[in-house]
Amino acid sequence: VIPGWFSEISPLWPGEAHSIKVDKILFQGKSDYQNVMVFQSSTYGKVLVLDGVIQLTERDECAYQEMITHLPLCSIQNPKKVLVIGGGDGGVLREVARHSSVEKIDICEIDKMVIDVSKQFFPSVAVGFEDPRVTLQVGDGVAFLKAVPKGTYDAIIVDSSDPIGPAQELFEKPFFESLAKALRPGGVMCTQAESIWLHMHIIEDIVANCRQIFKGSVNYAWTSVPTYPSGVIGFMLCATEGPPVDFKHPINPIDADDSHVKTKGPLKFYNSEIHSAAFCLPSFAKVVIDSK
Ligand SMILES: NCCCN[C@H]1CC[C@H](N)CC1
Repeated sequence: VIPGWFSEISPLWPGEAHSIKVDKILFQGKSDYQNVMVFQSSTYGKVLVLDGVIQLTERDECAYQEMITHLPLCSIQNPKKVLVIGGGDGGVLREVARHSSVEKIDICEIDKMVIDVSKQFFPSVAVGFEDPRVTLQVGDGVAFLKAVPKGTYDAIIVDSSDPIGPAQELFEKPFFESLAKALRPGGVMCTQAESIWLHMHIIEDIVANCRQIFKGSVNYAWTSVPTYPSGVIGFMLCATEGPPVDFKHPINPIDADDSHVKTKGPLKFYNSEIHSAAFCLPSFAKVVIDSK
C-alpha cells in the first residue's frame, strides 16, 4: 500500500486495483454488516468505501445514480410507485424525485450506518431522503420484497454493492423472482450489474435467470464511471409481461432542459441520446448476452 493512497483491492477484480490519492480520512466505522469509511480525496471529492470497495465519489456519482434511475423510469409512461432496494446513500432517491409523475418512493436499505454517514458527509447525495414521497424501511431487501403484495410497483431499482457481503442474495434467482412478483404487468426493474470487462460470468448467470423470469424484455446497458473497477458499470433492465416496454427508446424523456428538473439542479450525465447508446454492446458481450 502506497502511503497517502487508497487502493481498491478485491477478489472480484484480481490482479488490478484502482488507486485514489487520500488527503484526509473523515470517518471509519464498523456497522452490523460491513466496514464503512469516508475519505477526502485529492481529486474526486469525498469518497464512500464499504468493506474496501468504492461505492461513490462526489465527482462521478452523477453517472451511476442518473443512469440506474432514468434508464428504467424514462422507459415507461407515468411511473407512480417506485421501490429502491439498497441505495442508502440517497442518490437514487434524489434522481427518482425528479419525476413529477411519481407519487410514492419506498426504500429498503439494510445498513443504517450508510444512511447516517451519507447524511453527514454527502448532503448533496442524501438530499434524496428529504423528498416527502419517500418512505424509509431499514432492513433486508429480500425479506421486504417477500412481504410486498403482487403487482405493487411500476418500477424497482436495486442499487446494491457487490455480490460479496450483505448484497450477495440480491444477485440470486429467488430475489429476481420476488422482484417480478412485486411489479405490475409491464413494470420495470433495473439492477446494478457489474462490469463487462471483469464479470461476464456473473452477467451471464444474471441474464439467464432474468430471461426465465421476466417475460416482457431483458436488456443489458452500461456506462462510464471512472472510479468503479475497469471504469464501467452495467445495469440489467427487465420488464414483466404486459404492455410492451422498449428500453432503447425512452418514451418519458427527462432531458436536462426539462422544467421540473430545475428544482433538483441540472442533470450532469443522463440524456436521451446516452440512454439509447447505453444499450449498444461490444461484440464479446453481445455474443453472451443475446444468446442467453
Ligand atoms: N449507491 C452506490 C453505488 C453502489 N454500486 C456500486 C457498483 C460498483 C461496485 N463495485 C460497488 C457498488
